[in-house]
Amino acid sequence: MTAAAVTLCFLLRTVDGEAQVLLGWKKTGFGTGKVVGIGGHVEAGETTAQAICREVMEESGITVLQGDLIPAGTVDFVFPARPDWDMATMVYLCRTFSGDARESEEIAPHWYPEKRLPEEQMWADAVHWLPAFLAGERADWRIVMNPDNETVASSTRTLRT
Ligand SMILES: Nc1[nH]c(=O)nc2c1ncn2[C@H]1C[C@H](O)[C@@H](COP(=O)(O)OP(=O)(O)OP(=O)(O)O)O1
Repeated sequence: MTAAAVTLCFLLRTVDGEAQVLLGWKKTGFGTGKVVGIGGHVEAGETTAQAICREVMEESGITVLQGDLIPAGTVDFVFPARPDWDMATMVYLCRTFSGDARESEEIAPHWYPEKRLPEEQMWADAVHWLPAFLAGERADWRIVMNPDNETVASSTRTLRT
C-alpha cells in the first residue's frame, strides 16, 4: 500500500526572547486528542507547497506564502499493524507569515516554547524528530510504530548534506 502524501509546517516566532512553535490540539480525525503539527493531506492536483499553505490557513487562519516555506526534510510514519495509516510527510519550517492563530473545526492552535514542548500530549515519536527540525537540522526520518500504533518501534534518520 502506498503511504498517503501529507505535509506539516512548523511556524516559528520569538516573543520576549523566547523561541516558540505553533502546534495544535487535534479536535477531529486522525490523532484526535493529541497535540500535533499543523498540516494534513496533499490533495490531487496540488503541489506540497500549495497544500501546506492551504492547510495552515484552514487549520490556524494564518497566511503563509510559498516563498517563505523553509524545506526541512521528510518523516515517513510507518504503522505495520495498520498499513492504511502509513504517511509520507514533507516538513517545512516558516518564520514569515501573517495573521493571528485562531481555532478551527479541526485544530485548536497554541504557541509553545521550543524548549518546553508538550511531549506527553504529542505522538510518542515527535520527541525524536521535532526538536531536531526545530534546531535547524535537515534530515529524512523513518518512524516505525509498534503494533499498538502508539509507541515507537524504531526511529532512523538520514542527514541531508
Ligand atoms: N506518528 C505520527 N506522529 C506525528 O507527530 N504526526 C503524525 C503521525 N502520523 C501521522 N501524523 C500526522 C501527519 C498528518 O499531518 C496528520 C494526518 O493528517 P490530517 O490531520 O489531515 O488527517 P485527517 O484525517 O484528520 O484530516 P484530512 O486530511 O482533512 O482528512 O497526522
